[in-house]
Amino acid sequence: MRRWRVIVVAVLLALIGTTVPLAATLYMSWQMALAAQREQLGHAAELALARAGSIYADAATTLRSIAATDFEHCSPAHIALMRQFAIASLATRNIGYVNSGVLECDIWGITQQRIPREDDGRLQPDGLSLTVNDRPRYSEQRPSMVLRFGGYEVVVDQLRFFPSPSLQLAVIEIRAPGDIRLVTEDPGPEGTPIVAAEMRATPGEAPLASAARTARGWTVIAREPRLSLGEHMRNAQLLLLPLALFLAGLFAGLAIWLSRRRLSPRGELALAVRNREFLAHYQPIIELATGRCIGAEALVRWRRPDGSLVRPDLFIPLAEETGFIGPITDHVVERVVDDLGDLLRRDRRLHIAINLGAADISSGRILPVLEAALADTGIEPQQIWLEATERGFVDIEGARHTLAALRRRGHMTAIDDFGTGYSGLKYLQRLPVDALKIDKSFIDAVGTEAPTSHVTEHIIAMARELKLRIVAEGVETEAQAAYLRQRGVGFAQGWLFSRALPPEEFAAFCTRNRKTFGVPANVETLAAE
Ligand SMILES: Nc1nc2c(ncn2[C@@H]2O[C@@H]3COP(=O)(O)O[C@H]4[C@@H](O)[C@H](n5cnc6c(=O)[nH]c(N)nc65)O[C@@H]4COP(=O)(O)O[C@H]3[C@H]2O)c(=O)[nH]1
Repeated sequence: MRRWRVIVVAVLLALIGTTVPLAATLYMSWQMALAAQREQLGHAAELALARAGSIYADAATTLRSIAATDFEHCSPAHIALMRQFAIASLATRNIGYVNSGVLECDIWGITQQRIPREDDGRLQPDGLSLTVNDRPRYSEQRPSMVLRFGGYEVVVDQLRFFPSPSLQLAVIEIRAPGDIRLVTEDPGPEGTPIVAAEMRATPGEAPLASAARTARGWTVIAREPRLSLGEHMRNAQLLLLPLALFLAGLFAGLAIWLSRRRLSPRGELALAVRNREFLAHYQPIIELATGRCIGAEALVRWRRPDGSLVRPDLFIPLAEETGFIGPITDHVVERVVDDLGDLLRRDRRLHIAINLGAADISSGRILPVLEAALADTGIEPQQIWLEATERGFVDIEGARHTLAALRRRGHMTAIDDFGTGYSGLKYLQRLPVDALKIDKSFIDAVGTEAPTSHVTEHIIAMARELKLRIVAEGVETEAQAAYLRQRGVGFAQGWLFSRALPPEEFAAFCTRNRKTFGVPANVETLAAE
């Protein structure tokens, strides 16, 4: 995955991680608010139902009690008794006596008022007749409910059935037995009664939640307008917001962790290995006696997506540490075959030295890798040198086994950076190597007052003793080259001759080199020695 993709993924994760919990919180608080509202509405409906039942029972008892008396109708004593019953009843506002469609008297006296036919009311299962939303009679200005039985009528204020408007708790709709809808206000100018739902709901705003309760033919429906949901939601959000913030923080942290991990040196190297971002440059190796180019050392480069090249000493130690050195070595081997296969096939005297990581040597994994990479390429094994530093000799038995196997197959083996470790001699004697590369730090010291200035001489002597070929690294001056030539050092590489070059430039260097130095036909190549 490219770095920009890692950043995009991290940003997306952070965005999703923060918006999803917040959106989920909103949704859940909405659901919780609805549930809380329904519960509250159910409670309000139950209360209203109980209240309606007791008002009706009170009025019905009053009606049956007065009907059971035996007085001269509409006599002063009869009217006084009706008044007493009305006072004793909580629900009853008035009581009247009706005879042949005429209301003869009520608790206030003689009335002689004709009752329209349609006001006979609806017969209830308990034998009482019920009229609601009645046009005001009995001098009532409020919408009344009239219960009729045995010639008597009991008048109940319908508003008593509803909870106090000051509560503003819920819009309550009440239906009396027979599905008769009660009203809560005076009839309008046209005589149309206003029902509860129309009265309290904000115009154009449908209630979101409602609860209905039914008992003994009475139904109460409680509804709440949308606006009142806000409070429930705020309560729910207070509960859920900390959780949402925690989750959002968790996801944001995860995104940061992911991007850090991905963009850490280790993460970057893993990406580079996966994306095969490595290439090789080739530093010519020169035969000191003739100036002829006899090959090159392959030096890996990491080309980052922005085009910049990273030097190996900045990432090889990390690759060794993290186990990515194996795939990097494989990649370099592939590059050598692809980059220089033609050149190597054309000129059998050329060789390329490939650096091995410690794990490549101790485990021996390089053996099958090389075999597979070189198969059917026409490149001779002796054209591939393998260089190992002392780091690769920690497991000396494993190293010996691998180096010996490489030699058997015809490869040349070399100890790189010789002298920089503390036990160089031990390795020289015990390991099957063909060449020794003198580290640049010793070449730098040549001809100077530095304490290590004589070390090169000892290394050369030692290599002679063991009949090893010698390659000097980091030769920058003619004086250094002359010094080495004088002491019989066969080969050298360094900026005096050339820096590490891209493959095409290295091929061009080889061509120029031949022309410039005019390679004598009798000079043997290292590979052929
Ligand atoms: N100042 C100066 N420097 C010179 C001169 N001549 C050569 N050099 C540099 O010295 C290093 C020689 O490679 P090395 O000792 O094998 O040291 C190598 C080698 O140990 C390691 N390395 C390079 N490529 C690979 C690889 O493919 N695999 C492994 N495992 N290690 C590699 O990284 C080290 C550094 O490689 P580079 O940065 O390419 O640095 C190279 C080269 O560019 C000179 O005259 N003056």
